[in-house]
Amino acid sequence: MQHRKITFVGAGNMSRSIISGMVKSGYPAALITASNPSRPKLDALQQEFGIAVCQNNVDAIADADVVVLAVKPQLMEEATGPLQQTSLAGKLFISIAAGLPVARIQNMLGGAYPIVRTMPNTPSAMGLGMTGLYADAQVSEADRTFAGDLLAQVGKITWVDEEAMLNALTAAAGSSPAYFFLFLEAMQDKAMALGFDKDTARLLVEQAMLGAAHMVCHNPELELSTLRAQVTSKGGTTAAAIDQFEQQGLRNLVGDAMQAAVDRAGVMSKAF
Ligand SMILES: NC(=O)C1=CN([C@@H]2O[C@H](COP(=O)(O)OP(=O)(O)OC[C@H]3O[C@@H](n4cnc5c(N)ncnc54)[C@H](O)[C@@H]3O)[C@@H](O)[C@H]2O)C=CC1
Ligand SMILES: O=C(O)[C@@H]1CCC=N1
Repeated sequence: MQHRKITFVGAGNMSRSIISGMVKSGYPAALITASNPSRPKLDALQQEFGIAVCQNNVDAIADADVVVLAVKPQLMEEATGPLQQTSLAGKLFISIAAGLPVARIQNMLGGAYPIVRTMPNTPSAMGLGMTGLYADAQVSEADRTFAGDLLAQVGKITWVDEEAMLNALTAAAGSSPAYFFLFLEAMQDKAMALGFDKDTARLLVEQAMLGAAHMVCHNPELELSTLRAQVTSKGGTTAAAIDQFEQQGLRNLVGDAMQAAVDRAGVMSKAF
């Protein structure tokens, strides 16, 4: 991919994930800067990846071609307002913040600068991320390509044509690692209640999940329901468990939970 001078405003979990993927893929560390108000995360990033760090956002972005906005949505206004002290013309902005529309971020930046809005997820740290991207017509093809290539360093990407679809994508991919973790927590708890020690219970559920995930990924021609059917012997143990899930409304519950995530993104887009 093309190499540009890039600054991450906010050096938290997601920035760390993306920076790690970039450096591992050969992006020159000398072109990467991270900015954060406090030192510890910066020191760790500097030591681990050899990138430049800075505690002042304005200084950190002054020379950057690309600025990744990676603070919590409720802190975005506070983080972006002062950036207007330096010239923002010619810079590409990439937002990873949940909920915040492009127009709102442009408003915070004080100008209609090109912004690619994205929604990554934490498995990016493992190179297994899933990121959605959206850009309006004012973002150049070269900038779109750069943003896509950047997030492709840490996993798979998909573009959405309508900005609202990024909130839907957040429910399906941005937030969803947490759904799987919750499901595994519940399974680990029950395995322990059935008599396994904590570590064994975790091993059982994590290896089953990993194997299941591989089966899904390596059999794209098979519907998910077919993979499920292959486990589910008629009148057997799996059928008994699946009956419980269906009777107790797992599908509706999952739908309601995802809708809650979409709705929350909508609220956040207006609140911050
Ligand atoms: N954690 C997740 O699974 C995902 C998070 N996101 C989005 O990524 C963004 C960052 O989330 P995380 O990395 O999880 O949060 P985080 O809390 O780990 O990182 C945010 C960082 O911003 C720093 N910060 C606070 N105020 C700042 C300022 N004025 N200037 C510069 N840095 C400042 C904080 O000290 C912190 O290190 C959020 O907008 C979130 O919506 C997007 C996809 C997934
Ligand atoms: O919970 C959140 O708001 C962020 C966005 C997706 C994952 N974490």
